[in-house]
Amino acid sequence: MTANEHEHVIEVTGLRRVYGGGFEAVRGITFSVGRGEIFALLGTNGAGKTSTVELLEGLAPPSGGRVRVLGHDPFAERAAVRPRTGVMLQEGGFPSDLTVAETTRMWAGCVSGARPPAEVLERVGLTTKSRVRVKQLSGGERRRLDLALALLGDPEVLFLDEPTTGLDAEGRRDTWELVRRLREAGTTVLLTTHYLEEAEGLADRLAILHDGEIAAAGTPAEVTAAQPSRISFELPEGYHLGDLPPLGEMGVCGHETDGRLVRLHTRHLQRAATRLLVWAEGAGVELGRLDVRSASLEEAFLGIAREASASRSTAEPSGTHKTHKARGTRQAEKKEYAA
Ligand SMILES: Nc1ncnc2c1ncn2[C@@H]1O[C@H](COP(=O)(O)OP(=O)(O)OP(=O)(O)O)[C@@H](O)[C@H]1O
Repeated sequence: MTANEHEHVIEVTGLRRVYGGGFEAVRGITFSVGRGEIFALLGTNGAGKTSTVELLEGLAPPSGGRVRVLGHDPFAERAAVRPRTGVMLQEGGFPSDLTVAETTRMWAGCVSGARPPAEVLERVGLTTKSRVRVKQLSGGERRRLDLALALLGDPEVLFLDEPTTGLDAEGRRDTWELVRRLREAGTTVLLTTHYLEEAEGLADRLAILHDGEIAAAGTPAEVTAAQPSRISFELPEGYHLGDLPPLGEMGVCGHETDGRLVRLHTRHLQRAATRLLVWAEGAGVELGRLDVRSASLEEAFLGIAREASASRSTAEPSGTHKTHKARGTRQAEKKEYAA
């Protein structure tokens, strides 16, 4: 490993964000992103992803804790950080009467050392749309234009807030391919996403936010490995759950039944599957619809969100739950900081 690979391009320590009315959207989170890594922030709606990314982008100062991007405070030292970062916001908001080429040229005029506009349009697959007005683009094409503008400054660090929302399957795959190529070229990418398969396939590491806190973090494999695997099958005619080997001895930590269908949850997949199959062989029965699988990131995500909600509701007295404030408030705030 080179020294660069150890370098933390993004460092977040005990980060907090409290909005005007006193609502704490980010509650002391800590993580770091190494150079050339793709890091995904996942979370349910309102978990605090955008609130966090905006602090990394320097759009607002943290209410507590510390953020460093490329070794600088992105809010207080904006001039040092901004030229080296690319930002793709959730809503680009460019003048809709300009064409794609005009928009890209206009934006390039604001970026020092900008790549040629035609080159970035080519990279995101928008060359054929150069003369089309922004207002005539599809939702997915607008997201690609957002991405093109974020790439104009050839950034060392790229922030992508839900980069593939609104893209069809092909557009999403193209964007993933582009993000992978950027990583190969050494770009550090922090993205938020609602698509778990996007995080699973793309991210080197990820963090799952829930109610402003990190509920789980690690590589996609580490996060899923912490969740139980699943074995499901149909009980043969004439057999009952009690006829199986004792579930505890099989390493089963939970089970559900739906008619004859049985679903076992286990953290010892090999042991549980072996005991079950040896039992079936010995009993001379066939297990219909047998399905043995490790947890997917989606199952891990749902499990983590459920656990976090349960522990939060027992820890908090009623009445302390957040009130959701309209996104419009924050969009206005975003514009104010961006200005
Ligand atoms: N300006 C604001 N004032 C008060 N509360 C706000 C403001 N902006 C956001 N919030 C609240 O902070 C919480 C986190 O919002 P945030 O947009 O960061 O979540 P998110 O994880 O990005 O959600 P989504 O997946 O829906 O985009 C939400 O409860 C939201 O209502």
